Amino acid sequence: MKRDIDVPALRLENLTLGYDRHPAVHHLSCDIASGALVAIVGPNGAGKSTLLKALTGELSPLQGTFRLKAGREGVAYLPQQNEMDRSFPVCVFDMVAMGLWRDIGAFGGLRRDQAERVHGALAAVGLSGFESRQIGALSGGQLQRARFARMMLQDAPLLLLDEPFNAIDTRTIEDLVAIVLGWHAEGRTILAVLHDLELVRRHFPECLLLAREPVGFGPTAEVLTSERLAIARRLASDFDDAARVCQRQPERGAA
Ligand SMILES: Nc1ncnc2c1ncn2[C@@H]1O[C@H](COP(=O)(O)OP(=O)(O)OP(=O)(O)O)[C@@H](O)[C@H]1O
Repeated sequence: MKRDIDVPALRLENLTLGYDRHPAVHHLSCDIASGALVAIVGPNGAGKSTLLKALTGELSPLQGTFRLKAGREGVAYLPQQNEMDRSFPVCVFDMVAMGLWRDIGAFGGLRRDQAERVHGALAAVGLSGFESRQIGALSGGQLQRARFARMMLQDAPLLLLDEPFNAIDTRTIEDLVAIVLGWHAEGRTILAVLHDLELVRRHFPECLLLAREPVGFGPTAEVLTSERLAIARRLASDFDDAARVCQRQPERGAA
């Protein structure tokens, strides 16, 4: 019998994603191993966020399929910060406690042990003492810490992070990178959309380079070459946004 560890956390099979039948990113095929730490990089508009949205179920594939080893329930997703409504009147404690919603349901109260887990997550991200602060009164870096604490409580095997270190200070980036590396050490599978290639080279062993189609996937040093980055820039700028779904069938692992 095949060992469970051999089953990829995520398998993309000729996946084409788009909006209103216009592909945004196409022909993605690759296996992401369980426990992998993968950066998704590429020019603006390359389809990086679109891929994460599809994996959360927000977007249905136009073509192809993907398989999640842990199912939809096993996915925790951190959208870009600008997609969050900060004016919603909720305090930091309650926002972070939402990470436990699968355990407590929509209207349940927190047990003492669950409240302790919330306090523990806040302490882990350096936000002890901020429990009753409204989220609208947090700095961008503090808000990102709170969002990481909420994700921590979700305790998911597959984590999808969309530009998690964008527009925050260096100290917060260092702390949040350490948390991501901790999740990786715990055996979770992590896909993070990132723009800072130096940070990717330093911390992310594997990389998926996208430019509306896969330009490279594998060890970061082999993917982030100047040649491949130039190809990615050219493909992204040549892409026709009005194109229909094409029928090209690339070879598996062509990335
Ligand atoms: N809701 C939407 N409706 C229509 N088109 C969309 C929508 N969201 C994204 N797109 C288009 O899909 C393409 C890929 O966008 P996506 O946001 O996935 O790129 P990205 O690689 O994440 O870019 P960035 O680095 O700028 O965030 C772009 O042409 C974008 O305009």
